[in-house]
Amino acid sequence: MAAATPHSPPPQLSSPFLEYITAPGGLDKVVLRGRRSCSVEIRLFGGQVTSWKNDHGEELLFVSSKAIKPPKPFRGGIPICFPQGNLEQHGFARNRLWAIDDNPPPLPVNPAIKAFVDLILKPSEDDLKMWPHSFEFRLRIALGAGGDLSLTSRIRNTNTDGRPFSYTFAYHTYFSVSDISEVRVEGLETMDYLDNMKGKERFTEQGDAIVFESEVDKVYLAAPSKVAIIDHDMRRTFVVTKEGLPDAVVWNPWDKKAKAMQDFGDLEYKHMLCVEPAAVEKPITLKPGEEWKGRLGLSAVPSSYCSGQLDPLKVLHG
Ligand SMILES: O=P(O)(O)OC[C@H]1O[C@@H](O)[C@H](O)[C@@H](O)[C@@H]1O
Repeated sequence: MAAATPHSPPPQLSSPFLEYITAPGGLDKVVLRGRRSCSVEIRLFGGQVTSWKNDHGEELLFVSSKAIKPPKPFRGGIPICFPQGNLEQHGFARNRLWAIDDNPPPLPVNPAIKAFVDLILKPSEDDLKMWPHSFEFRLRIALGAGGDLSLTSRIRNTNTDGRPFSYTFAYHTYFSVSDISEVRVEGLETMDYLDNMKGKERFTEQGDAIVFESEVDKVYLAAPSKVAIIDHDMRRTFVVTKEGLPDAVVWNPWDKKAKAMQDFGDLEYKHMLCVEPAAVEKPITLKPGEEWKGRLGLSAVPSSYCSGQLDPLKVLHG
């Protein structure tokens, strides 16, 4: 079956692990269901994960109470930032309608993963006027048996005029945290970063772990493949893994910027943190026919977490 277009009727997703929910105004969504109350919700608008719940049904991602409906990008969850460059902030993929990809090219899967969905985005005529490159962007979103979430992006250059293209990319992940002042990020200490608040000047991080006392907007360069977000009050640690994405953006707008953002509550900065696996410093270049792959893995584990121990299996099993 060919990939559904945005105007085709809802696809019949025949699996007890998947549900397709139709809603007006570009708000159709797919729900992935795992064991007990684990679930993931994905909006076709933006190809955006808007909810990820653990087996107690607790929400793990932040979504603003002031998030605006399409065609505006949606504040929270996991917006996909592509293709960035001299375009609208964070690129246009996050405010386009994606389609279900009924026939994705094979992707190695863990047989234990039953709940997944494949989405696809291709540029429209208008997109091509703005960014004159033909591409196929395939996104697989999977909910693992233990409640972990993974997003795999495959971007292919389908230009027929022989031209390469370059882009930057980010999984703009909004984590829900109890209180930003009590949160620590481990794995980025001693890393070099570009400070977006200081004209992208380069610095080296000092100290044992990253804590938050004011606005932060940094791009950590050549960041490790595993980063932990430790939420003391929730007794929860998020473990973020990344492949094919050298950098990691860390962002919290803090109070002043929060007030200036129309789609964000004045005090919501206290309950969110963005840690965004990304390719920012060096754009990715694809020749026609070439494909790039970038993967994000998320797990939420109880904070019997020991400092410096970034292996989630060790965290879970001692
Ligand atoms: O408001 P937007 O476009 O979603 O961006 C939010 C933030 O996203 C972060 O990734 C950027 O580093 C910040 O500079 C930016 O302010």
